[in-house]
This record gives sequence, C-alpha cells and structure tokens, in this order.
Amino acid sequence: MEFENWEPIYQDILKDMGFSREEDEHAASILSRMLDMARTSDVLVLEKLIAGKSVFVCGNAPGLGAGIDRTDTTGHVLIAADGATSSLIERHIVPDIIVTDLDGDMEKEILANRQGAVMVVHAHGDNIDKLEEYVSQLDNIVGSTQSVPLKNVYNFGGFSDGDRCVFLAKEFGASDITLLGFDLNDKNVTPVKKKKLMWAKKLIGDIL
Ligand SMILES: Nc1ncnc2c1ncn2[C@@H]1O[C@H](COP(=O)(O)OP(=O)(O)OP(=O)(O)O)[C@@H](O)[C@H]1O
Ligand SMILES: Nc1nc2c(c(=O)[nH]1)N=C(CO)CN2
Ligand SMILES: [Mg+2]
Repeated sequence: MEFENWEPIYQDILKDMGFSREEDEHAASILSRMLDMARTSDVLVLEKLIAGKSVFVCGNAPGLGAGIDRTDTTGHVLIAADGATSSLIERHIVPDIIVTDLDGDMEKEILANRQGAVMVVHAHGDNIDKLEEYVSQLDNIVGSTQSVPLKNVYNFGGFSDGDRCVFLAKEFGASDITLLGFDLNDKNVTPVKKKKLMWAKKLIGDIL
C-alpha cells in the first residue's frame, strides 16, 4: 500500500489510540539500523510465498485452536499474527510467515523461526525494548513500520498484528484470504485491546 493512501488512516489511529508518530518513527529507525547487521530476508521471499496462493491468516482469538482443528491447512500458506503462533506450534504446525511486534510467546516464535517461518518484525513506539531483546535472536527477518517506510523497513498497511497479516497477503497478491481465530467483537478483552480490535475490524472490512 502506498504510504500516502495509508497516512490519513494512520493519523486517525494515532489520535484515537493516543500513540506518538515521533516514537513510531524513532523505533523504525532503530530497527533499520539493527537490520543492517541482522539475519534478514529479502522482501521478495514474501512475494514468492504469497503470490497467487490461498492464504490462511491466523489471529489470536480464543477460538483459534478449535478453528485449526477443524480445518485442513495443507497446501495453503499460513500467516500467524504474533500470539497465534503458539496454538499452531502446539499442534506441530509451522506457519510460513509470522507477523509480530514481539509481544507474543517469543519462545514459541523463535522455535517456529528456527523451523523456517519468515519473521515480519514490526517496530512501534512501545516495543523498542523487545526489538533490542529479540532481533539478534531471529533469522529471516523483514522489517515493518506503521509510519514512513525506510530502505529496509516496509509499510504494507495495517496496524495491529492481525490486520497487518491481511494487508501483507493483499500486497503480495494472495489468490484468496481466509481468517481463522478472529473474533473482532470479543468482549473479554481490556479497553485498549477492544480499541485495537475495532480498528482491525474497520481495516480488514475495508480491504477484504
Ligand atoms: N478476540 C481476539 N483477541 C485477540 N486477538 C485477536 C482477536 N480476534 C482477532 N485477533 C487478532 O489476533 C492478532 C494477534 O493477537 P495478539 O494477542 O498476539 O495481539 P497483538 O496484535 O500483539 O496486540 P496487543 O498489542 O494487544 O498484544 C491481533 O492483532 C488481532 O488482530
Ligand atoms: N505505538 C504503538 N503502536 C502499536 C501498538 C502499541 O502498543 N503502540 N500495538 C500494536 C499491536 O500490534 C500495533 N501498533
Ligand atoms: Mg503483538
């Protein structure tokens, strides 16, 4: 997605959530410098995995486990949103791609990464400590930001991990996208999470 089309939505999200663009941009520049020395993947790897393929995007709603258990995912590309990785790994399923701001079960994400999952690692104003802790432990990393893209830190559109998975699948030309483990009206969540899910509902509704 072109940043000029994403920017007005991003500004609305910042205002609603009370997040700072300056802090997001600071985090992106820190990630960019880290990636100069980290084990990265070419962004074309994502295109190769996704283009023309049928994609399952896994969100971390309580129903994810049951959703996976009644779905045959073989032959499909699996994209896991951060915490959703755990339910997959517990079932010995390795996602092809993990989209993460590094606040899921990182032990499980590192395990999945060692078994081949490409990591789309997101920098924002509130996860600089996580970037410092985990980037050096990961392999096959593509950097992402919700603000202005940099040479090695991309903005595919989307805000929280789940909706960024859907934007990623769209950006790289998935033939179709199926959501598993998404309950965007979940009432058993904190007020901040509720707002994030509301934005996810709007953003996904606009592009799916
Ligand atoms: N009911 C739900 N509860 C949690 N996540 C959900 C739900 N339904 C869909 N999702 C999607 O699953 C994604 C991954 O969930 P995860 O719990 O790892 O959250 P996150 O994006 O890291 O956000 P947070 O900053 O709140 O931790 C979310 O970004 C969200 O889009
Ligand atoms: N600044 C900021 N940006 C975010 C945050 C957050 O907590 N702070 N959480 C997200 C969830 O994936 C996505 N983006
Ligand atoms: Mg997260």
